[in-house]
Amino acid sequence: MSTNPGTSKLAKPAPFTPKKPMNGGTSMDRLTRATVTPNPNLLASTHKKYKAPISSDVKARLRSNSSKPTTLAPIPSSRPTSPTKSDNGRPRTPGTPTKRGSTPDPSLVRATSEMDVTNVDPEDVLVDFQTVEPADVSLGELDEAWLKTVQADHGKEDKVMVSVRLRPGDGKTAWQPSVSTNSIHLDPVHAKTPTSFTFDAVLTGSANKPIFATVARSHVVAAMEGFNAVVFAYGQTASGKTYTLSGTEAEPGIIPRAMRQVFSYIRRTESREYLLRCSYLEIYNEQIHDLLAPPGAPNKVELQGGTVGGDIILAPLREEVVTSIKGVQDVLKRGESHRRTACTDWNERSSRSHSVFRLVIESRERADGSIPSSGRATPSGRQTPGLGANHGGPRLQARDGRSVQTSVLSLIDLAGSEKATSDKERTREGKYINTSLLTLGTVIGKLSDNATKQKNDHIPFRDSKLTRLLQPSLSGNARISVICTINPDPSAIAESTSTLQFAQRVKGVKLHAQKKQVVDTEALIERYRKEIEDLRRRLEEKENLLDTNGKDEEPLKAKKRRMSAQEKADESQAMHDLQSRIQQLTKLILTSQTVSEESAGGSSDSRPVSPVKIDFDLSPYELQQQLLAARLQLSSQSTQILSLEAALEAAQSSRVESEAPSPSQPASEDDRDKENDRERLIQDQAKMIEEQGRKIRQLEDRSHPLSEDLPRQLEEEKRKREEKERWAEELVRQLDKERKARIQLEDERRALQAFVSKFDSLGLGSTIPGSNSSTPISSPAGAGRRRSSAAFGIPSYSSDLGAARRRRSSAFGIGASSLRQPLFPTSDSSSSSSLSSSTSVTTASSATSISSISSSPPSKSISRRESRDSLGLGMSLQLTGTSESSPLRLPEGHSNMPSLLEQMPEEAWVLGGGAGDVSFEEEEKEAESILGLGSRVPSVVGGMKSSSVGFGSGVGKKEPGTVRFSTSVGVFGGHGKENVTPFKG
Ligand SMILES: Nc1ncnc2c1ncn2[C@@H]1O[C@H](COP(=O)(O)OP(=O)(O)OP(=O)(O)O)[C@@H](O)[C@H]1O
Repeated sequence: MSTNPGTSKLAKPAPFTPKKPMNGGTSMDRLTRATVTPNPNLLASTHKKYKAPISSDVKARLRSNSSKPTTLAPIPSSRPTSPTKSDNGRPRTPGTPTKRGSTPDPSLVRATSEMDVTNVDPEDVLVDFQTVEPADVSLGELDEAWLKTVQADHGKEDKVMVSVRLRPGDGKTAWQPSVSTNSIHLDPVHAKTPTSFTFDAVLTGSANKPIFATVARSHVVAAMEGFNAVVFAYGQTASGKTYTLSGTEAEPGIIPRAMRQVFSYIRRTESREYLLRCSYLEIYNEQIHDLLAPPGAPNKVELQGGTVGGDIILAPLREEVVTSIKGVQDVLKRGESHRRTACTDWNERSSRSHSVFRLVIESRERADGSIPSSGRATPSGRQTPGLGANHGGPRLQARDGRSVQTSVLSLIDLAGSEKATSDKERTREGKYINTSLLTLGTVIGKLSDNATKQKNDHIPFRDSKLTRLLQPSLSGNARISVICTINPDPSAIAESTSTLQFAQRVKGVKLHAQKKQVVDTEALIERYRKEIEDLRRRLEEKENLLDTNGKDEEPLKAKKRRMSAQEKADESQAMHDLQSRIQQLTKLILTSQTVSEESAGGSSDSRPVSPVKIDFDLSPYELQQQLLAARLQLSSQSTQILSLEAALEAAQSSRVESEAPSPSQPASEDDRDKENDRERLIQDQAKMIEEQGRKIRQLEDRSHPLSEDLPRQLEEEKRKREEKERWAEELVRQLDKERKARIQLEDERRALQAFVSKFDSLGLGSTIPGSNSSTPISSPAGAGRRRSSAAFGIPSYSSDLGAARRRRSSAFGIGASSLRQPLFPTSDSSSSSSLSSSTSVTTASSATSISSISSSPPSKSISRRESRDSLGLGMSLQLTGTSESSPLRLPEGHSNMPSLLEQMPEEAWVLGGGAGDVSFEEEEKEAESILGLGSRVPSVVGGMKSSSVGFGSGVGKKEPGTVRFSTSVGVFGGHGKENVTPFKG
């Protein structure tokens, strides 16, 4: 196994020899940029081969450009350059060249600004086979046979190419690679169970050339042919990622080799010209830094976009045009010198950040036989859509029908996963590194899962800057190659196994890279026009063929006559198809013209901006720009539509004129039919419009009275509400009264009980039922007593039989009464002067029998809730005083009486008979009792409907001081509505 001098130092922590000086100050100070010092290791072999392809006068112009704005229309950067912003000095647009860093090395600034893409005209810095220096290429690497095979693979559905590179160890190695089977397995000495992995390639040794050939060569070619390509190195710290990507002077890594191959490819591709732009950035502690920013200048880069299907935008990110290997060397040298590296417990020059070297490749067909068109300014100042990262300078333009192909080659050196170190700052960095690598692992895992299980689960790209940056590529639109580096040391088995497991997951990710091309709209329009012309010609021919009336030569006439009906039908179908195609192409022309006009008007993209697709990651300024562009597009389209309509109208009228039958030639039946159809259509339309108008008018009419009626309705509602409130107040008052009455009733009951006890003690109890007897008394009906002072006893209190109105009323005797019709007594309908021998039925009453044998005080009728059905049994005697005859009449002064009556039980009956009564309060002037006599006489008793059948009734007008009595016994029942009788009886 070959060894490398570098490997020996891995045995124990090496002395501090950082990739860039980090001595002194705080850790952060130590991480600030060092002055650029040439790194002899970097591409030294190619230094001397540099020969600038730019002519001296162009150079002079470029130099003057660095102090004054370019002649090109400034291209809006992704964000407006604010002079007040802290990032002043950032080289972003040609308009801001003076705002460079505080005190940068002048030579360095000149060197960096000269090829900054914002300061050059793309047409001046194109590279083609003629400008590539032979010394910059190694043509042998690109043999035709190999190229053909890799080219055939491009654009196909693909998987990530995964290779493993086992770093040479210092004698001890835990892993056994098998290059022939592309597998690697853990030495059984260290493995409890057999552990083996297979990949696309398993590589060993220190030579970087075979590594490049296996891992990256085809991906570079893919990038040159318009596909995005990504190569990244993944592995634990000190496993050889940087060695693989950057390499050494003696063993250049993938980046320098890839760049050399880019020029080799250009050299062998005579048909195209290229614009190459480089950028170099690093992600350090979850912050993106521009490695090409001049010293002293702000270097923070914001990442935007990257949503589904969208490109990412890195801004402000410096992009430098490269025209030779020397240019690439300069860029790499500067970038490398700015990378954050430090000595750790495992690697004396450990990368503390993920670094990304990006090459944007734009190319188009060369104009016939021309050399790069130096000095030509872009006429419209239009930009070709880049890959999102291309914000900051002019782009290569599609011109003369030559479309522009754009792709990005990203070469990524990830920081290595590591354990906590003895240094606090390194540990902090390590945490960021590990977290972002973990996210990368999760993202890869989910992508692979989605691909194998055909799911569409959410991918957490946004969880780290690294995954966000890689989102477009990992989402599939790139050809990806991953090289996983392994430290063979037995002490690193766990980390190596984890790396190999990551490699296995990556293998599951599916890719479908697509080419990105921007076409020249003018060329496209021209092509469409030509096609339309051709179609029109063919259409005319077919029309002629079908026209039998034309002045044709005899053979043609004969041919037309011979055509069968089927042939004629086919021909008209073909004509119809041709017409459709012409219409379609006209539409396309319209769209293309809109696009090109818009672009000429300064839009930043040569494609129409879709107002529907809004990337909310864009800054408000960018969104505003898009909105503006969309508006422009809309207004332009409206103009187009208007002019098209005008043209159509003109065409139709001229056609109508030409089709109009001449007076000499009567219209054919067909024409007449068509005419009729048209008229019918117009009439239908007119009818429809009229109908709609009528409907609208109706709606308007309907809404009008509604709105007028509204105040009245509101008034009515208000009135009802007030009435309800009054009603509720009345209810409260009644309830209060009821409560008081109940208390009084209770007192009376107690008095009565006392009286009965006394009655019993006098030996009279045997003549009447016991006070606690549950048996109702069935005594002869009509036992009403006038001014009687005798009590018949207290029947059972059978509330379980349907307690209803606890009104002091009762009946006795046997009889029946019913009430079915709505009650409404007629005033003065009947009167009786006697209460004796009467049956009085009040509304269904429980057999609450409360007797009073005193003539005073007047009893009260208590209103309360009525149950729906009730049945009562009992007897009571009530003597409340003298009854006065009075004509029947309705109580007055009760405005709500009718509605109250409506709520009364519909039926009340009594089985039995007796004297009924209603007791009135002293102050109740108008209330009265209406009792039936021997017939179904509707009564209003204390606000309750009833009828009675019995032997008599007492009717009287309530006068102040008048009292009544009642006695009754029997079975009571009733049913009706739930009832409230807030009515004083
Ligand atoms: N294949 C190899 N052949 C010879 N030397 C190697 C090889 N791989 C790595 N090395 C050496 O091992 C050391 C560590 O390598 P390198 O810096 O590339 O590791 P790394 O994975 O980039 O580490 P970190 O993640 O810490 O940056 C270097 O000195 C390098 O020269």
